[in-house]
Amino acid sequence: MYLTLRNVEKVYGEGDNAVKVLKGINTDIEKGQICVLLGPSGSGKSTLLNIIGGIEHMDGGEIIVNGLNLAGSSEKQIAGYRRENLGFVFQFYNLVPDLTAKENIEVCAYLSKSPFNTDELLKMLGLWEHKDKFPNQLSGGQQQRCAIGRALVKNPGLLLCDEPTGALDYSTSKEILELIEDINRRYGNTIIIVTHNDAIKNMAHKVMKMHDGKIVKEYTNEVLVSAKELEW
Ligand SMILES: Nc1ncnc2c1ncn2[C@@H]1O[C@H](COP(=O)(O)OP(=O)(O)OP(=O)(O)O)[C@@H](O)[C@H]1O
Repeated sequence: MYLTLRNVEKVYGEGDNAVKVLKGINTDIEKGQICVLLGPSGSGKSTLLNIIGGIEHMDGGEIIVNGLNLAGSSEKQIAGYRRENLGFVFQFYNLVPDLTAKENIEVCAYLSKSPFNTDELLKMLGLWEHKDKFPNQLSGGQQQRCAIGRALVKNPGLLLCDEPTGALDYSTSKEILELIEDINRRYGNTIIIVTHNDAIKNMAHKVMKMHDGKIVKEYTNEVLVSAKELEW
């Protein structure tokens, strides 16, 4: 199993103000799966993604990623895990404004022992003609492609996407989903997508629904709908 979560708990605040936002999360995700995490606002999706991504600490339980137990790891090991195994894509792209599209991707390539070729990646992302533009000269969809390129250039085993289409219109959202699907087919990365868009569940190998800090439903899809065919 690529990713195993056992009784993962998270509490924000202390004493009388303590609120448990993850109440014992258990699941297993296989290598190469696209997994979609759905659930109402405040149910704990981003918190769970950030804990899997080593951005936040858990307060109980275990997460084992590709053999590494995050709960038992030092800060240095977690930093190495983030650097080498993890790509993060956010709703609002988070590109560096003073760097071009190409440079935004290149800075992350330096972090990896075996990065993809940046020029080839720019072509695959459909950004070749835009490679020398700065983020404010790119459309939302182009910025998200660039952010995906930045996350992907390290060739990460695990790609975590928090509302990757949340700021995009319908057709651009579909393009980005097609890109994510293509990446998964080409490179076999395990991908977790947090979304409010229920339709995305149909392109995922595995679907998890959260409610009030718990996974209330999970299943695997026998038949997938391609991103191109999704409708909402
Ligand atoms: N840093 C924090 N300090 C205190 N409470 C927090 C913090 N971050 C999140 N929370 C709370 O934890 C709960 C879960 O938040 P989280 O962002 O994980 O939910 P979500 O399902 O991703 O929501 P959304 O779909 O709106 O992004 C919410 O009640 C939120 O207010």
